[in-house]
Formats: sequence, C-alpha cells, structure tokens
Amino acid sequence: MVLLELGRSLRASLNKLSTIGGASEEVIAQVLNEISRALIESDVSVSLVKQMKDKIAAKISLTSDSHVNKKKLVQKAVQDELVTMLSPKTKPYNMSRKKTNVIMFVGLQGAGKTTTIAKFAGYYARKGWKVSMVCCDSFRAGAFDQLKQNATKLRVPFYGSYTEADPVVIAEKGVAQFRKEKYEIVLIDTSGRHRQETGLFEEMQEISAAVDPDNTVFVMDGTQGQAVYDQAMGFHDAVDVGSVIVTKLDGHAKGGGALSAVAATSSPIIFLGSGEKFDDFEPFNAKSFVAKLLGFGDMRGFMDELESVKDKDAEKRVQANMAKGKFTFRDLYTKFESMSKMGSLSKVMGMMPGMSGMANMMGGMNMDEKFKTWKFILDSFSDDELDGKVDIHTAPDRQKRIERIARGSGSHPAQVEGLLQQHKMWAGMVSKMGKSGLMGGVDNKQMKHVQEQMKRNPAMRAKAEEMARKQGINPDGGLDMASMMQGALGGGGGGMPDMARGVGGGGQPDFAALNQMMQNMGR
Ligand SMILES: Nc1nc2c(ncn2[C@@H]2O[C@H](COP(=O)(O)OP(=O)(O)OP(=O)(O)O)[C@@H](O)[C@H]2O)c(=O)[nH]1
Repeated sequence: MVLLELGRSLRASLNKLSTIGGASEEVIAQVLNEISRALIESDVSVSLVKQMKDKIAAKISLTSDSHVNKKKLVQKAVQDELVTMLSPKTKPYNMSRKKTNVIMFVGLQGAGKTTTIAKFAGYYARKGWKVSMVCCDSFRAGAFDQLKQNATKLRVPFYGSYTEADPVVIAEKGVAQFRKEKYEIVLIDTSGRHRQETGLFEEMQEISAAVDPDNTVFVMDGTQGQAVYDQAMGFHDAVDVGSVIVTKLDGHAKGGGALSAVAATSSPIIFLGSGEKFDDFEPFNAKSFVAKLLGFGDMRGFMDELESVKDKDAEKRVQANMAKGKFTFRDLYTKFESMSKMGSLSKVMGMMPGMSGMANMMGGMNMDEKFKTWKFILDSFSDDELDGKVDIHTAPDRQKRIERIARGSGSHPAQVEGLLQQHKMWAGMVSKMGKSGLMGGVDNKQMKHVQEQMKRNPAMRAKAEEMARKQGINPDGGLDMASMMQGALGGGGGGMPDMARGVGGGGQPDFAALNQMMQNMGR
C-alpha cells in the first residue's frame, strides 16, 4: 500500500499503548509525540500536526472515566483526526453508465498523466465499463505512442494523430467519434509543461471549451509533499478542476504532506497512484485510507470493491454451495476471478482486516504471480473436476490427473499439488462453517436484532468486540458491530470469502466462539 513508512511508524507508536504496561499519561504523551514526528517526517505541515495533536489530547483528557480503555480511545482519536485532515470538502463527480462521460486529465509535465489515464482506463475496463482514450498531447513527441502502447496493452480503443498539430481539433474529433460509438468513458490526455505557464492554461481552457468535459482531473506528483498546495490552487483557479489524482506515492517520504495539502484545497482526491504498473492504483476514500494506514483493514472498501466487480450469478452459486458447506474448485475459480478484477493481490490483502501487515511483509514475494499460476492450473481442470463430480483429492488416478493438469497449464506438478492442498484447507473450513449453519449468512432482520441486543447489553458488545479483534477486525474502524459480525462470519450477504483468511496460511476462524456467540444472540 502507499505510504508504507508512515503507516509502519503510526502502527508502531499506537502499539506501544499495549506493550508498555497500560496507558499512563506519559505513555500517551510519548505516543502522541511519535505520531506527530511520523507525520512531520511525511511532510505534513507542522501547524496542521500541532492542531491535530492538541485535538487528540483534548479528546483523551475529556474522558475522566478510568474504566474506559485508553488504548481504544487514543486509536479512535488518532483515526478520526487523520480522517478529518484527509477529507476533501467537496464531493467528486459521479460517473453515470447511461451516458458518455468525458474526462479531461491535466497536470504538469511528468506528473504521470498518461500513466494515470492507462491505470484509470484499466480500473474501469475491469469493472466492465466501455472505456476509450484520446491523446491531445501534440507538444511532447512520443506522447501519442506512449498512450497507444498503453491502450493496446489494455485492449482499449484510442484516438490520436501524428500529423494534426492542433490539440483542440484532435480532442473534438476523438470525443465525437467515441460519443457516436456510445463509449461510456472517454479519457482525454492533454499536454504538460515544465511550469504552470499561460500557454499551458490557455490550451487546457480551449480543449475544455471544445469538448465540455464532465470532469477535469488534475494529476499531481505526490513526491513534492506540501509544495503541491500552490500547484493545486493554480490549476484549480485556471480550469474547473473537479477531482485530483495524486501519483508516485510509492514509498515516498513526502506522501502524507501531498495528501493533506490537496485535501486542504477542498478538491476531492479520487485515486492514488503508487507505482508504474497499471495495477498500482487505488481509489481514495479518507476513512478506508486511514483504516489501512493504521493496519485495521478496510472491510467496507473490500466489500464495495468486491460488489462492483463480481459476477453476480457465479457468486450466487458460490454462496449457495457454501451455505451447504460445499466449496468446489469452480467456486475457488470464481473467487480468484473476483479478486483479480479488484487489482493486485497485495492491495486486496491490504484491505482485509489483519492481513495488511502480511501484505506489507510479502513485499517482494509475488503473490500475484502465484495467483495467476493457480488460475492457469484451474483452467486445465475438466468440468467434472471443477464441479466436484470427480473428487480429484481422492480419485484413484489422482497422480495422473495432476500430471495432466500440470502439462496443460505449463506448471510443475508440485504447484498443482500446492493448489490442491490450499483448496482442501479452504473446503474444510467452509464445510465446518456450513455444518454450524454460519455460512448461510445473517439477514437484515437478524442483524437489526443483533444491533438492538448489543445496545442493551454492554457485556455482549464487549464480547463481540473481542471476537472481532480475534478475527483481525478493528471494532473502532468505522464499521457498526453488525456489519463487523457479518464480515467476521464471511459469506453473509455475499461478503468476504472466508478463504481469504487462509491465503498465505492465516489463522483459522474461531468457530467455537462464533457459534457460542450466535447462540447467545438467539439464533
Ligand atoms: N514510481 C511511480 N512512477 C510513476 C507513477 N505514475 C507515473 N510514473 C512515472 O512517471 C513518469 C512520467 O509519467 P507520464 O505518465 O509520462 O507523465 P505525463 O504527465 O503524461 O507527462 P507529459 O506527457 O510529459 O505531460 C513515467 O516514467 C511514469 O512511469 C507512480 O505512481 N509511481
């Protein structure tokens, strides 16, 4: 995830609250100082950090009740203040599937516009939108070739010209063509300049007047930290900037400053770029971002993402199977497909409670490659094997089948064996949960009942919070308890596949405790 260093420092500071026996005044002061230092190192303005620290300290001192868990209080206050600091005041443009959404990208030279357009195109194309690109950068030789190359890789149609020098003409023609062909998204790449100069702004204004974009996205280089504030304001004043994408946040020390500075301009940040690859791109939402930064996972973001990419019919089949305690190889394939549509695996894992640390730890280890290999392997299964009509785990000709699958998928039999072992583990978990009735999910009425019960019964709530923590879910992470339970249980309402906890050998869910709890809740 982006801002690895900052996240690590913040988490390490907050963890001190439990490791240095209790949360005395001194420990809290020390933690707040460390948090402030980490933010300043990430180039967040000193006065902003000071304001934030004062607010957190005030919130903590207001609570005189000695029974209140101070660690929780500090965590919640830090989380809330970071969210406030990073929350842009304006709402971003919401794309509609019923029209052609024309989106113009502007920014200084080298900020990453062309790369970002490709990432943006890939992100929406994966979700099934009809996306196209227009290259109006006639200033930089090679810009059209770069866009063309990206578009070809992504299999997205593009428009541009080697001979036409007027970017306005290119923009008009390109947009007209894709409107006629009923594309849902047209992305316009404009040229950048070294500095904010009149020529750049005039050209942007002319293109804008010619194509009347639904949204103008300002792409800015996050490595400049706080300094981006002036740049953002400059563009904001020159063209009607509707949203911002901050790039190059991969491990860069000044990322925190760039984000807080953009938020201070009231422009909504919509995506963050964190590398040169198309997958190094994630939607920005202050709450989810902070939850991930502090290592709490982002269940809501995960659920929203999963919801937006999944094949509804296939997921229904998986849910029905899982409710019966069944988990076939085809179900596994469906889960892989949904997850790979969400982007790189390390990103997906970063969204899962309790998994963000592991995603970071994985660092160089390429889980995405492993995932891809597993998909190729599953592609070489027969229909009967995928649907469990032939149980490959127990088939008398198991070894022969493994060898056939390995040949078909260009992999090693040991890799096929590895996948079989993983499947066995996940299927075992699903079977246990199916038997205990937990995989059927929890409907809204039951959820309401649970919520009511929790309100009336603090002991039950405390137990639920403890349970959620055991499942790696942060009860203070902005989710209500009922949704958290749903997350913890997996499956319910088409939520998180419980197998997620098994990826990479994570802990097993606490079935006994879950069962006990559901019984307590009157199920
Ligand atoms: N590390 C990193 N590099 C990035 C990111 N986004 C873009 N880049 C790199 O930044 C350089 C410039 O990116 P471009 O997309 O060509 O920038 P541009 O804004 O289109 O440039 P002009 O067309 O000259 O205005 C390229 O080498 C990209 O690979 C990012 O998020 N992280």
